[in-house]
Amino acid sequence: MSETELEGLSSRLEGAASTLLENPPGFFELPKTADPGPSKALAEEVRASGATDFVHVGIGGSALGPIAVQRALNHPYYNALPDRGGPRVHFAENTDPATLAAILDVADLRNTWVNVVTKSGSTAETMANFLVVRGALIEVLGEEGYAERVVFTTDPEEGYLNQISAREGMRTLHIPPNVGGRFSVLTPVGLFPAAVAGLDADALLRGAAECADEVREMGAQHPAVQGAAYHYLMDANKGRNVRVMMPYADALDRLAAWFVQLWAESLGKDGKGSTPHGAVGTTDQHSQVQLYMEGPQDKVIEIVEVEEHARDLPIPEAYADLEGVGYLGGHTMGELLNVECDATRKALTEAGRPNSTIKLGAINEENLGYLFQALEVQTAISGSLYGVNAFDQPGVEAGKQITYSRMGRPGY
Ligand SMILES: O=P(O)(O)OC[C@H]1O[C@H](O)[C@H](O)[C@@H](O)[C@@H]1O
Repeated sequence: MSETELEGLSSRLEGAASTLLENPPGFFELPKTADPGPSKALAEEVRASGATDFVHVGIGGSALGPIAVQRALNHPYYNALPDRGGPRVHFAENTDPATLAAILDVADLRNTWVNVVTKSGSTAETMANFLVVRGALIEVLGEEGYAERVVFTTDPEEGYLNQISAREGMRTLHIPPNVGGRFSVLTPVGLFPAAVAGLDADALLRGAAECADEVREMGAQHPAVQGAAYHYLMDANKGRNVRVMMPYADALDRLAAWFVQLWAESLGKDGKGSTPHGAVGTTDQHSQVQLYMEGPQDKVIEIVEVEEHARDLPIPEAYADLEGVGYLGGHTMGELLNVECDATRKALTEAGRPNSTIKLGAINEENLGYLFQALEVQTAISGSLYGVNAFDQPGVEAGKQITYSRMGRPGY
């Protein structure tokens, strides 16, 4: 890109940042305006009821955010926080009978709450999962009793869940109409399940609000905004149209999955947009780094590094005589993870493979909230740089129409 073109991009970036701040999209103001009260109050009712299981029903933006939060901060196997109480959290996302059947295998339906999350109020997968879980709950709690264990998270007025709750009395949490599904993790979509699990919903919002304040102060100089220009340049100018997000923490693998929807669905329009891809370190050093190091020069690797791991384990001393084993003794697992993170970064750099790093001091609600907001800002700014509307998704409708027709929905 010539000097002139670079200057042009710089002024476009300034313009995009000004537009975002002058006409902020719904997600941007959310952390400052959101009231987590209803989510927290209902979550307290769930926890006080002695619930053993909480089934979250939703897909796309109505699931990936909540899953990312739970995976990052909840216990990966108990699905609950033994030291904070609360029910095990399950996710019925895909319309895969094996997954839902497995949830129904383990959930104690007498003490189960269900949260049905859909912004449109009509997504086929979500409604199908809801109808199956509803049937199972009615078998145990009866037609009269089941509705009090079901919470709907949906548009304040539109959609079928509002019609059903008007008939059967389910409690309803509202997704602000001006916040798109893939930008909704800090609405009740993510806050209610977080609070049910004993996580700090206020801290999630606090972190996001800090990010919004810093973007207001720094404008185009904020790292999230600068990152939009970096990734745009790498795509438009260097042909690097695959963006790999590689957290060096298993707990962040679903954050990458959340980001994949955010980036793909916001920018993949009019033949534009780069392809996001989730990976995990160190695991994918043994799976994909060969491609990153010696494959096509079409990728940018973005490492997410965690400086302090919530839990660490010492590596015991053993086999001192075996040089390829004994050297590990005395170190810790977290130390090895971060050494390998740095080693990968150095190897990529020395091989001329562009890479960037997002550093998290620790995985906690505040840092996660900040990161959600920063990536949402970066995506919105990137929409301006690509010249696409980052907030719609017209491309998903064709498949839905065919599904509705094949499933016999009237009018399709
Ligand atoms: O929240 P819902 O209305 O059920 O939508 C769930 C998802 O499906 C839609 O088709 C879009 O692809 C996503 O942007 C959305 O998050």
